[in-house]
Amino acid sequence: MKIDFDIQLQKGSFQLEAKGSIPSGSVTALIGPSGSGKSTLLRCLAGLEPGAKGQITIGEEPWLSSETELPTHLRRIGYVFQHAALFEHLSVSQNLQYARKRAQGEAQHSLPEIAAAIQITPLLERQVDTLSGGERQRVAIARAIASNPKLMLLDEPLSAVDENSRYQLSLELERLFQQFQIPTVFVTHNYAEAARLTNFAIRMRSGKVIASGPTAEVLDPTHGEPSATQAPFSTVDLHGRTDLAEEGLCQLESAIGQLLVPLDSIPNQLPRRIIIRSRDVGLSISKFEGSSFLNQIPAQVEEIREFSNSQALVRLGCGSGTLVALLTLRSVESLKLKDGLAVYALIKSVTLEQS
Ligand SMILES: Nc1ncnc2c1ncn2[C@@H]1O[C@H](COP(=O)(O)OP(=O)(O)OP(=O)(O)O)[C@@H](O)[C@H]1O
Repeated sequence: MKIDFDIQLQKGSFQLEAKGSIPSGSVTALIGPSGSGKSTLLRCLAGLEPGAKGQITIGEEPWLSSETELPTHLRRIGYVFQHAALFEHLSVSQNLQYARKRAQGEAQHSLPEIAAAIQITPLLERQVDTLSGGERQRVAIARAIASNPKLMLLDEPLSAVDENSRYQLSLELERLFQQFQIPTVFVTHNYAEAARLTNFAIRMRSGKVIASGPTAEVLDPTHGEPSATQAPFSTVDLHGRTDLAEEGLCQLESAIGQLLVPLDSIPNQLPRRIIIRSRDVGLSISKFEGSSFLNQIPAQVEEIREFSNSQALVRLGCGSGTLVALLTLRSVESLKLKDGLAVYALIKSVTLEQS
């Protein structure tokens, strides 16, 4: 279900002029600096900004046009905020049942199925006001799915959750996106989270969409301006695994080739993607025999871009994927790196954590 929007809204001195298109089957990251209009765009999609003009079309259905303005309760949206708004005096199960009772359309998934997917089955009889922050967010997400949404809007759902639960919850969100296949727009400040969880990204600045496309491309650190706050990294798609339990290693089949990683760094259910920080990638002109580097991946230099006055980002084509290495300018010079050169990428570690 494709989503098209072209929205104008004046809010005090802030002007939103957001135009974009989200392909069918996408989980979309909405990224951009604080105050760029991410939450405002989400509110417009939900029909919560009465001053919004322009057009929003979801599949074949116009939600906003010069003739129509579909009210929020008819838009079939599952909205999850940073701080979960739940019915405090009801149990978890009653919260889900309430959402299901008011849901439109035919239910695609049963409540026990939803509860199991987001791991709240043991919490079902608990009162909401006894739950931790991470548990509340799980319930809020389950409740949103229980309402049979055509579109999920998640406004930084993980940001109020502590670091440990955040990682765990992000793995569950990834599973949910795969299992329920509900188109989702997901606001996050965390690029690594966006890279792992989404396949499409929209970058906003000053109320406008300034870039959109597959997440790995939008977040490619060798494109656009370097981020002052987020360390550069590459996103690598995974296809399969072989556990080498005796050695405590896991062999991953990935877009850049085979990778050996510590077994305990990979969850039981294979994630779709891993993050490789650019500072964890080194380069060598020839293969190292007798080296401690387990991962030496044949690669070709595609682009060299200055990153600071002492460092450069080097984009490498490896297999069907891309890696970006962060090197000193001195190394770039001493290795005589140039576009097209064949090299080996030496990978120190891979991560699933938030950069
Ligand atoms: N009711 C309002 N009146 C005037 N300005 C508003 C109002 N609501 C929001 N704004 C302004 O609109 C701009 C966009 O806000 P919005 O919350 O959409 O940004 P954001 O990208 O989601 O930011 P953050 O990442 O900090 O959550 C901000 O400059 C904000 O101050």
